[in-house]
Amino acid sequence: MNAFSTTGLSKRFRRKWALRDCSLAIPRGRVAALVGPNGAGKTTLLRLAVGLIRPTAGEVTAAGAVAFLSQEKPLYQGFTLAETMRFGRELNPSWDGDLATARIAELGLSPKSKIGALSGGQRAQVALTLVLAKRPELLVLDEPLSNLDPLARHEVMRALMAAVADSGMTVLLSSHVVSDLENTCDWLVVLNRGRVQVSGAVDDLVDEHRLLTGPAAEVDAVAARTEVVDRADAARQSTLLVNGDPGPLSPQWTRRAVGLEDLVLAYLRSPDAAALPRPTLTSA
Ligand SMILES: Nc1ncnc2c1ncn2[C@@H]1O[C@H](COP(=O)(O)OP(=O)(O)OP(=O)(O)O)[C@@H](O)[C@H]1O
Repeated sequence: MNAFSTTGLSKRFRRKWALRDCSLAIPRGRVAALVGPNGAGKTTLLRLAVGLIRPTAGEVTAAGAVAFLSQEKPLYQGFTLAETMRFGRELNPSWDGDLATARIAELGLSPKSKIGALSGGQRAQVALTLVLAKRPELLVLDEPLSNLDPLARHEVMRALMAAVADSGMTVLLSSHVVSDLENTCDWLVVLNRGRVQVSGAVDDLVDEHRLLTGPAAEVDAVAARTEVVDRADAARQSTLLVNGDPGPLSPQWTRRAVGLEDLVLAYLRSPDAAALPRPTLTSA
């Protein structure tokens, strides 16, 4: 069952297409990372996902209640934490006050603290508490880790993972810090120039791709046997990041498994390459 899907989703701002023909599906319970260079269309896709803007063409479907945390993390600096939580409760019929209270206590914050007196990391945690207490089935976050130090980023990701484990909700979050997404996100969507380049389960993508390094003299023959996503040629040695199995290689070649960061960088460097879900994944 998919928590979120788009079909042919496109958005044009005046004469510029911010998103083109985007079709993807994220199964329920996944923590999906949305990555792509500046201007790729990530914020546009997230705003379409939560209904803040309307598509120029195509459709978005989200199963159940959706909560959104925007890049700006809107919080009133002059409010205390208690006032912030009361405000959340009044605006949200499905507000889970126990969850909010427990999270604020866990963070070691006093309900009397003013938002303006909190650190960036603490404010991010408070903003996250506000959206988690809405008990959404789909939580959409636009760069929740930006402007946070490594420890605070780790803490935010840990809080998100704990919330997913407790509730079974689906998360879609954009980030530029791919290393923070390793070991936490289990679904990857790469957007580039307004188009979906990759959408799939991280485990499958990691299994399907590999890094091959070997003599430059043999690289064309190897490259011809599989789908090359990215290629780096030095005088004597070449490295290929491939999607698929090239079969047996001569002993001078080495094969290495790819990490999430290798994979993302390879696709970002090659905007025309694509690894899109097979029909079985889309209907999973
Ligand atoms: N309201 C708008 N009016 C006009 N153009 C827009 C608007 N919003 C986005 N765009 C354009 O659409 C394209 C995609 O922008 P978007 O903000 O979705 O990218 P992004 O991937 O989130 O970028 P970043 O990583 O820098 O946040 C950009 O070229 C941007 O200038």
